[in-house]
Amino acid sequence: TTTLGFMYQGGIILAVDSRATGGSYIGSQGVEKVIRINDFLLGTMAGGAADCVYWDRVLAKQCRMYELRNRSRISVAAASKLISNMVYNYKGMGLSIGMMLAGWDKKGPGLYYVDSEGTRTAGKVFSVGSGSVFAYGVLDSGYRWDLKDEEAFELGRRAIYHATHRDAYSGGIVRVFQMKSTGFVHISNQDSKDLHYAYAEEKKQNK
Ligand SMILES: C#CCCCC(=O)N[C@@H](Cc1ccccc1)C(=O)N[C@@H](CC(C)C)B(O)O
Repeated sequence: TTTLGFMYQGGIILAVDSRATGGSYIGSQGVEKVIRINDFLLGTMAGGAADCVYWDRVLAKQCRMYELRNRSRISVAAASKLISNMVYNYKGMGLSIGMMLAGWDKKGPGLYYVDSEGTRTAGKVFSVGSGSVFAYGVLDSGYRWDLKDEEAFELGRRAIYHATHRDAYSGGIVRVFQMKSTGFVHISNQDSKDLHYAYAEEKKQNK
């Protein structure tokens, strides 16, 4: 898996691949690794597929229960602390989860990294998963706070594409989402194979 998230002047970009593997066996090329918790909260998945899918559902339920009890949406910080504390109870028992929570609450945009080792940290740029080393190479060299929307979408796309090219455990579809004050927008789904030939063509045109 390769997932990334970054904050910029236009909001927050999340970009992910869609491959599931078991050793060298490819179990799926169509996994949804960005899950909708609500219109103002998205979570990403990396690590154990079952662990991620199960605990993301538990988080979504808890966030909904919070809304019903408090008549207001949960903050990004609180949602990230819920999942962090829940998985921390299982520390050392073999859970494998590396996730990002991206959202917009009354404090504005929020981006958190949470994992099953107990790390929970807010930040502006993250990449999580076996292909994150490749994604960081593209992401860190192209990242600026004042990227325009189209440039931000393309940076996320290009970083995930390069990871799917080099990392055997990443591939399939490159999915891009944007989180804004008005909620999330699904920007694009593109097969990494199509991106490969599109980028190769770009090189020929020396764009
Ligand atoms: C094949 C198959 C079923 C999925 C098995 C399965 O959890 N694969 C994991 C890799 C892994 C992890 C821990 C133990 C073993 C195998 C996987 O593909 N994780 C991707 C994300 C999830 C959400 C799809 B990515 O992190 O690579």
